[in-house]
Amino acid sequence: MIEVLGVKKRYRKKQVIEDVSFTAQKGEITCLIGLNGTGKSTILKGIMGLTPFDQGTVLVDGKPIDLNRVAFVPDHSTFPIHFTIEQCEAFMRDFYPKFDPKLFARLVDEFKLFPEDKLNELSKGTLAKVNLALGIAQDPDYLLLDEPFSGIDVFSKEQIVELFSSDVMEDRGVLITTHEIEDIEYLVDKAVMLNRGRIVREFDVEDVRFIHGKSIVDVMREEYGA
Ligand SMILES: Nc1ncnc2c1ncn2[C@@H]1O[C@H](COP(=O)(O)OP(=O)(O)OP(=O)(O)O)[C@@H](O)[C@H]1O
Repeated sequence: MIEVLGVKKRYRKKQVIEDVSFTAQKGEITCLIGLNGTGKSTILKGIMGLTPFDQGTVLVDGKPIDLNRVAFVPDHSTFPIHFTIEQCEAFMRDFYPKFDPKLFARLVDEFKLFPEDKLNELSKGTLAKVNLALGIAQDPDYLLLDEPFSGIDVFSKEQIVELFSSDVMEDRGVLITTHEIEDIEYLVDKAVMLNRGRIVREFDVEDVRFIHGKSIVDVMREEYGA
C-alpha cells in the first residue's frame, strides 16, 4: 500500500497541497480526480521525490519509497527527443535492474511501435504509449500515471484500457490522474477527489455505484458544481 500522510507543498507564496492524506492499495486502481490546477501532478511528483513535499510522509508497504518498486509515467517524455525508442529502452535497462526486456517487447508489439523510431518523429499519442511501455516494463509493484490518455485517440485509449485489465497489470497498484474518467470509470476501485489542494471526497467506486447509483462523474458534478 502507498500511504500519503499529511503532505503539504508550497510553490513560492502559493500553498498548493494542504495536509493531504490517502492510501492506494496494491492490486487496485486509485484515481486522483480534480479540476485543472488542483494539485494532482504535484502529489504524484511529491510521492516520487521529484518535487519533494515540504511536510508529511510517504510510505510504500510501510517503508520509505524504493524507486525499484514504484514507477512514474509523466505526461511528457523525459528522454532527449533525438533518442530512438530502443535507445530509451537501453537506458532503462542500465538504470533499472528490474527492467523486463521481454515485457517491453510485448508492449512494443501490442502498441505497434517501431524501436528504431526517434521520439521527435512520434505523434503525441504514440509517445504516450512509449512512456507507458517504459514504465510498465520497469516491472514495478506500483505505477503512478499522470494523464496517460492525454492526446490519445479513441482506439489507442481502448487499447490502453484493455491493458489495464490484462495480466500485465495484475497485482500492481495503480495511482492515476486523468480528466478522461469515463474511459476508465469501470476499472477504478477508489476515487480520491481534490479541490484546491485538499481532499474533498474519498470513496470506493463500486460502493457508490451500487449503493447510491452514482458514477464518478455524478459525484464530480455534486462536488464541483459543474
Ligand atoms: N513548478 C511550479 N512552480 C510554481 N507553481 C507550480 C509549479 N508546478 C505547479 N504549480 C502550481 O501548482 C498548482 C497545482 O498544479 P498541478 O500541476 O499539480 O495541478 P493538476 O491538478 O495536476 O492540474 P492539471 O489537471 O491541469 O494537470 C497549480 O496552481 C500550478 O500552477
